Amino acid sequence: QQAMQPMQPMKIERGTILTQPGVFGVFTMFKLRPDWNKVPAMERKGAAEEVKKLIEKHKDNVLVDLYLTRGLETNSDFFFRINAYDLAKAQTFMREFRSTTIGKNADVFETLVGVTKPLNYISKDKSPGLNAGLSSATYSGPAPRYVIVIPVKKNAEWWNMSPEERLKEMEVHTTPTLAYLVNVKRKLYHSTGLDDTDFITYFETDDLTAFNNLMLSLAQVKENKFHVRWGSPTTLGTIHSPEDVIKALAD
Ligand code: HEM
Ligand SMILES: [Ca+2]
Repeated sequence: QQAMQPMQPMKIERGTILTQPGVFGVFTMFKLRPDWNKVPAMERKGAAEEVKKLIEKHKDNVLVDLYLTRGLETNSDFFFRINAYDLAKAQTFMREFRSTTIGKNADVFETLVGVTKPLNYISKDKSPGLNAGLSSATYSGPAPRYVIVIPVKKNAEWWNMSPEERLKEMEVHTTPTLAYLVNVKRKLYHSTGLDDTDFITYFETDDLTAFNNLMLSLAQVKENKFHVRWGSPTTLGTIHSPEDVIKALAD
């Protein structure tokens, strides 16, 4: 099956790029070096403006999201999600970020690369009932304050099952999860061959208890027996503007 690669439009629009197939996602988790605190306060204070300018410079090439993990994670303080029609443009942005004041004082802890695709299983043709359920439920909670990223890899036994068998298991996956669409926003990136994982799952929520229950419901389905990676790392952070993330880290 071939996913259409959308043409890069003149301008990147958040609402568009985040719903299209054929869009690359790069997740990069960073840990600040202890030396960051020794950078003169003036320079640290200027870091937010510097990153803001860099995002502005690349705004026709990449959609940049920045999240704060300091205080919630051990191995990272912040992470980027870059969405791009052209993976090389995401690389250029991340490369230039490494030469900013804060970028020079941070180490990469993890990088995950994936691409969005049309639905493989719960499509209108293959699973009309659940597909209708997917498109009818909408997020109705408060603006999500939390982000969660979970890489997932499945074993050879899964990939060797027939498409019909996999469809059946993905229907079992979808049935208990539909109820959570009201308080969890989800996005899926496919990574097989692009990274050492098969999927990058991305969620936004304001209800972490609901998310915990959602994960527990997925722990209980047969699909879970095929997981060889389900997290490691699970990354939990908070959602802010890029400027506010850098400002929080500059204090
Ligand atoms: C709001 C709750 C959720 C809903 C409604 C949901 C629904 C779905 C649907 C419909 C698919 C199939 C996509 C397709 O047809 O290609 C899917 C795939 C997937 N979901 Fe979920 N999901 C939810 C939460 C989760 C959570 C919490 C995880 C945990 C990490 C997860 C992991 C995955 C993975 C890895 C796939 C791809 C599986 C594969 O293609 O083999 N989902 N999900
Ligand atoms: Ca990687």
